Amino acid sequence: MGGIDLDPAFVQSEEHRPKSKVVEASGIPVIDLAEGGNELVSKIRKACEEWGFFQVINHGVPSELSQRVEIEAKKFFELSLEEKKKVKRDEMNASGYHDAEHTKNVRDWKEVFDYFVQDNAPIPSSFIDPHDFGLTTLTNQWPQNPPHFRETMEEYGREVEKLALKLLERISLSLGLAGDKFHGCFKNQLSMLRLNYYPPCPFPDLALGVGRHKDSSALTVLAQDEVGGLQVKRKSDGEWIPVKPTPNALIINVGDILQVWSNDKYESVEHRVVVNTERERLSIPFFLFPAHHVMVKPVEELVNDQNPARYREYNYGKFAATRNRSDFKKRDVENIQIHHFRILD
Ligand SMILES: O=C(O)CCC(=O)C(=O)O
Ligand SMILES: [Fe+2]
Repeated sequence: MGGIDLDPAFVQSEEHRPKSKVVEASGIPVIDLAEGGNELVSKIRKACEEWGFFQVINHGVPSELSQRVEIEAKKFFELSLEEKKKVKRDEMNASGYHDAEHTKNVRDWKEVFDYFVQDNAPIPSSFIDPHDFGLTTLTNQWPQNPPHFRETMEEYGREVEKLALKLLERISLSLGLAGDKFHGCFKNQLSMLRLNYYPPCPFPDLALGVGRHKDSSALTVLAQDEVGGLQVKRKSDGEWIPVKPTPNALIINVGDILQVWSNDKYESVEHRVVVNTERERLSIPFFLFPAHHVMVKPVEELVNDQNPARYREYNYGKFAATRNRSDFKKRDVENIQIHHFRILD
């Protein structure tokens, strides 16, 4: 990457380039999970409605573990490109290393390593034919180096999964649903962790670390280091608001699946990552995804004559497989999105 000129694949169209003047705003709530009870559920409801984003503290993921994850991740990205490409992701295996991620068909200024929390979970073998229900299993690709990389990432995955399910329970309660409403969707879950590595960028006003997007997850649990760069599109006025790095906090955001389940009561909010000329940055999202067979649709308890279902159901496995393919290349068509399943009034 880099050089004197920026490869046009990275250049954002004018309207999507970051402004040099950043809006200084507070307001993205920080929620203490130690609080528990109804009070906590109300705070989560308010945060989901107003922002679709919040930070949590006292979340139970040991900070000592997060530090080890950061160290191992940095060691991995410091390896030579040749070494990293030994675990290269491709159109068939969505796990591993990738250095040419595209968001909305513009290349992101970053490298990633993806792995699934549940190794060997079943996934559809066919990406295209809706009538082909053949299955295959996904297998994580692990590098030989650094030596403790795999065990550290697996341990972190287990811890964050626990937190994500606990949060989903609170979120279900906040929607007036049973706490265990969605539990059945996560046996053989396709949840995924991503290590995002953003090298310093000589053109931070033209390129983005990740272009504006919404997460296709039910919810996302994101760890970021102290550098900063994540921006959230504020629902009230569409301004891009930075999410201030907060020591030992994790960032939670509502994803597309929760938007559909809640029939738009909670919305998946657009976010993006700006880069800088000086400092590398690391972030680690955990995307909570259901099992491949789950049909995603508005839950019955939240639908009635006055408030009819706003989405047709879709099969999560097929959706994921289609999405994975289009992350690779610049394509003329838009990536598959939940709005393709929206029922128009
Ligand atoms: O790096 C970040 O802070 C966020 C990354 C992100 O939004 C994503 O990977 O979906
Ligand atoms: Fe994201």
